[in-house]
Amino acid sequence: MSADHVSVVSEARRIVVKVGSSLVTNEGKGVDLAAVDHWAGQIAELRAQQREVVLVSSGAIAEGMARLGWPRRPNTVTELQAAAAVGQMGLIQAYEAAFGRHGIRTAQILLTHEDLSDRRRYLNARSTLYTLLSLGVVPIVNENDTVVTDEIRLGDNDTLGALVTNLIEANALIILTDQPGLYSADPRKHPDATFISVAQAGDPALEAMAGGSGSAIGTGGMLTKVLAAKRAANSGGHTIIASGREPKVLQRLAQGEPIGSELRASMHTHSARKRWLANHLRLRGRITLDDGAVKALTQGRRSLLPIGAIAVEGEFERGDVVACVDRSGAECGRGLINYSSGDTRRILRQPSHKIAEILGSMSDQELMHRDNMIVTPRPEQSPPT
Ligand SMILES: Nc1ncnc2c1ncn2[C@@H]1O[C@H](COP(=O)(O)OP(=O)(O)O)[C@@H](O)[C@H]1O
Ligand SMILES: N[C@@H](CCC(=O)OP(=O)(O)O)C(=O)O
Repeated sequence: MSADHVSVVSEARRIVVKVGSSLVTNEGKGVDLAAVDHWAGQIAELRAQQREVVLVSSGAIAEGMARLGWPRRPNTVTELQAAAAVGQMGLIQAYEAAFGRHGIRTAQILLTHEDLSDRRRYLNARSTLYTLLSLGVVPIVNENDTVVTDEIRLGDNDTLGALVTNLIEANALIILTDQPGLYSADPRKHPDATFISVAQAGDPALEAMAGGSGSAIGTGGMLTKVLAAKRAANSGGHTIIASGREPKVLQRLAQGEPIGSELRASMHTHSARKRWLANHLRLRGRITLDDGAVKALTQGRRSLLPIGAIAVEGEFERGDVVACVDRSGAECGRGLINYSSGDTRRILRQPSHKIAEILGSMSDQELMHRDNMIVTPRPEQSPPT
């Protein structure tokens, strides 16, 4: 590991992992059970580190083609949809069996572009995903290929991975593919292309490097991955494009090892949101913190956990801006609250692992995540006399 570069994944609490068709189906020869097993093992380890993982998996069409004995990708939409319907069964069976061996439940989530553009369905999908994550389930997401029409289909799962990253505000999107990462040009055609290890997501130069569609099995190529990184960055998510064949790639990334190409989200989203928080004139409520929590927030720049909260004033909903005050009533921070005032009252002074038991489900371990809050400048403390 180079001393000056630690993978952004080491800090990521919520991660979307996308595996492409060319990987999942072993160059189109049906689901690669050994590979699926390998990822399930790695994701189980990430879960054991209290990281939440959503898996976006391609492969339904390729697995369907293998099951139906079709050597080439069909051209008509109805044949593609039929192949996806057949293949999705195999895909989900493989994941359920593989995760089951690690004692982890999986859930199938099939989404369309329409689901994510309609506000109500979007919010529903988000709540379902949060609930599944709080239950320790690994959601396996794919596009609902059998119902989408040509005009509205996303077509590639890189875009879907980025939309899911935005939806659940994941900190990182890890796109696993059949190449070690992004090169200055398609390495299949340009063996002398240079490797890009770190770049800024959204840099237009990356789009020029990525060129068109990739392998015969996959659909997107690198361009959709580069565009996915740009989209993921809108909600502050960093993207890593890496080889799914790299041993223990997910754990090593989580340990900070820089593998693959890292396309970083700029801090703009972050500071824009923080600016917005600072400019908020009407706060919906306030939470009184004990001394330890005040210190953790103001000096340690930590998230606010329910255990450090001792009182609640006002009526608010999840997502409202709420003030954090010390015992004297002085504001020490403010941010987006993860629980309604009613739920917050029920989990005051409680350790986070009790949230699910008390409320019936847990969307977040924190009352307020440090990424969603600002610390209020406080007057300098005068030295003891
Ligand atoms: N600049 C580039 N760097 C790396 N790979 C590239 C680049 N441009 C195009 N590609 C192609 O993109 C392919 C990966 O895309 P794709 O086949 O769609 O994979 P997946 O199924 O994992 O989404 C690579 O095999 C490679 O041939
Ligand atoms: N929904 C499709 C995935 C589309 C696809 O091939 O995506 P990608 O792996 O990004 O090239 C399937 O399951 O076959």
